[in-house]
Amino acid sequence: MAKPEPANPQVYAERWAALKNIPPFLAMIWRASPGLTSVMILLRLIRALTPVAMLWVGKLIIDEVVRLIALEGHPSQLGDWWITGMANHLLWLVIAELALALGSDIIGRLVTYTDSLLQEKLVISLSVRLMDHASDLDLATFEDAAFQDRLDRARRQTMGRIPILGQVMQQLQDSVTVISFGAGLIAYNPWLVLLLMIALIPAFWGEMHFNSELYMLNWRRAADRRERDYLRMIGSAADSAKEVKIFGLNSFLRDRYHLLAQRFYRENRAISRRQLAVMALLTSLGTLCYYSAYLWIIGRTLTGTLSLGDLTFLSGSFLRLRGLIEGLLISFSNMAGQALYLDDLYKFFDEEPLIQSGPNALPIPNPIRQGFAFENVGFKYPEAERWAVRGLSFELHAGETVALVGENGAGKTTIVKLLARLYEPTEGRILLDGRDLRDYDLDDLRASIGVIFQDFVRYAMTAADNIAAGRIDARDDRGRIENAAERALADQVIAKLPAGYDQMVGKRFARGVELSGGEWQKLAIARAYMRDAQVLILDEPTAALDARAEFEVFQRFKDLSSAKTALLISHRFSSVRMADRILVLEDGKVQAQGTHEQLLVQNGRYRELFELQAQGYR
Ligand SMILES: Nc1ncnc2c1ncn2[C@@H]1O[C@H](COP(=O)(O)OP(=O)(O)OP(=O)(O)O)[C@@H](O)[C@H]1O
Repeated sequence: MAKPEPANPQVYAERWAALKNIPPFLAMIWRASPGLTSVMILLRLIRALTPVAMLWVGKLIIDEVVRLIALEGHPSQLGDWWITGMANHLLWLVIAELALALGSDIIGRLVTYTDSLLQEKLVISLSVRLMDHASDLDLATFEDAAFQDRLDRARRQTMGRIPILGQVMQQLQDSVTVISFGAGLIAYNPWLVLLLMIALIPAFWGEMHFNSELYMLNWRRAADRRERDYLRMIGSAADSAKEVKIFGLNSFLRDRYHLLAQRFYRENRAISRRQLAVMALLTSLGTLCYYSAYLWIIGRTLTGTLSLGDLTFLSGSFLRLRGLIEGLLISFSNMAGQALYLDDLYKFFDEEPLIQSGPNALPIPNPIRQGFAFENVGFKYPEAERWAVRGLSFELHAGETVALVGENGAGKTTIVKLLARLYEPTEGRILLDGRDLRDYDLDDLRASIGVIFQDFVRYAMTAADNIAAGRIDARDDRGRIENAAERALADQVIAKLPAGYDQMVGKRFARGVELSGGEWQKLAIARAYMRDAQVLILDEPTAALDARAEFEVFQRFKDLSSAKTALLISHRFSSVRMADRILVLEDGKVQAQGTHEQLLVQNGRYRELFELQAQGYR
C-alpha cells in the first residue's frame, strides 16, 4: 500500500468527514444506558452554566464592596456593618457565591462518577456486540490480514476506557459554557470575541495537523503493532515459555520486538518534536492577544467607562474563554481524530458474512437418509494460488463411518471445513440427501454436526465446561457431561483431578491444573459426544493418545457411531482400518477408496503408506 502523505489535505477532509461518526456514537451511548445518559447530560448542563454564574456574582460582590466603601460616613467597625444591616445585600451575594462553589464541586464529582459508569456500560455493550458480530462472520474473513488489522483497531476501541465518550460530553458542556461567557463579552464589546478567535485559529490548525499525523502513523503501523504485540505475547506467555526456553528464542523475539517498537518510537518522536516547536509559537501568539485585550479593559476602567466589578468579570471571562476555546478546539480536533478510529469499529460492524442461510432455508433432515455427496468439488482458500482440493467426488452415506487418509496438506481438513460450511466450494457442489448444502439452514447444519478439529480449543475453564462446550445449553446437565466423558475415556482424566469435574484446567488462571496433550484430547472428544449430533467428525483426535487409549477410543467411537454418519481423519492405520470405507486423498483428489483389505490388495498408495508405518513398528 502506498504510504499516505500525512500533510495531505485529503487527511483533513477524512478527519472532518469522520465527525459524521459522532451522532451514531451518541446513539450507541444512549443505547448502552438511556437513564445514565440523561442524568449525565443534565449534570453537565448545570455544570456548564456555573462558571459564568460564579464570575457574575463575583462582579456583583466587588461592585457592592466598592459602592459600600464609597458611602459617606460608612461604619468603620466590622460589627457595625452587621448591626446597621448595611452589608446584608453583600452577605447574601457571598452566600450565593459559596453555594455555587459548593454545588459546582459536588456536581463535578457526580459527573466523574456517572462518566465512569457510562464508560463501563458502553464498553460492556460494545464488547457484547463485537463478540456477537465476530461469531457471525465467515472463517475466511478471520484469515484475512486486512480484516485482522481492522478487528485489532476495533477491539482497541472497546478495551478499557473509551476516551471519545468523555471528550464528546466535555465538548458539549464546554460549548454551553463558551456560549454563556461569549454572550457576556459581546454585551460589553463584540471585538473582544473577535480578538480571541484570531488568537486561537492558528493553534487550532496546529493541533489538527499534528493529530492527523499521529493518527496516520498509528493507522499505517497497525500491522506492525499486531506483530509487535504478538512477539511480546509469545515472548512472555505460559504456552510458549517451554519452547522459547529450549530453543533459546528469547533474544531473537526480543530483538525483533525492539526493532519494531523502536521504529514506531522514532517516528512518533519526530512528530512530537515538531509539534512541540510549532505549538509553543502558536500558543505565545494567543498569550499576546490575551494581554492586548487586558490592556483595553484596564484602560476603560481607568477612564471610568467600566467598573472594578466589570474589570474582574471581563478579565476573568476573557481568561476563562481563552482557556475554554483553546481546549474546545484542541479537543474538537482530538475528537475528530478519535472519530476516525470509530470508522474502524463501524466498518467491523458493517462487515457481513457471505455464508448465510438462504431466505427459505430447509431444516436438516432428521434422520439423514442418503448422506452427503461431493460432486466435482474444487476449493481455493481466499488469496491462495493453489487449489486445496479439486475435482473431488465421493459420497458419505448415512450411517457410514468413512476414514480419510492422505499425506500432510492432502486436503483432509479442508473437506471437513467444506462439510460444515465454514467455507463454500469454489466450484462443484456438495449435496445432502440430494439437495445442495446451501439450501439448508446454516445453524441447523452446524447443530447437526459434531466436529473436533485437530487444533481444538483448550478452554481455560472447568473440566465440566470444557466438555459442555460441545452443547452449551446442556451445561447444567451433569449426567450428560459424565456420560460424554465416559465415552471419550475422559472420566479417567477427571477422576485424577483434585476438584473433579469442577477443576479448573489449563495454566492461564490461578488454581488451574495443566493436562497432558492426550488428556486434553480426551476432553475434546467428550465435547463431540456431548453434542450427540447426527454427523460426527473427528479430525486427528487421537494424535496425542497412547496406543491403548487410541484403540479404546476408536472401539467406542465405532460402537457409538454405528447409527451415525461419521468421518474420521487419522494418520494411524490401526484406527483407520476400523472404518467401513477408507478414502485415500492425494493432492486434493480421491486417489482410491475401499475397505482396508480391498485397499491393501490394490497395492497402491494406501498399501505403501501402510507398509511404511508398519515397518516402523517392527
Ligand atoms: N487457511 C488456509 N489458507 C490458505 N491455505 C490453506 C489454509 N488451510 C490449509 N491450506 C492449504 O490447503 C491445503 C490442504 O490443507 P488441509 O489442511 O486440508 O490438509 P490436511 O490433509 O488436513 O493436512 P494435515 O494432515 O497436515 O492436517 C494445503 O496445501 C494447505 O497449505
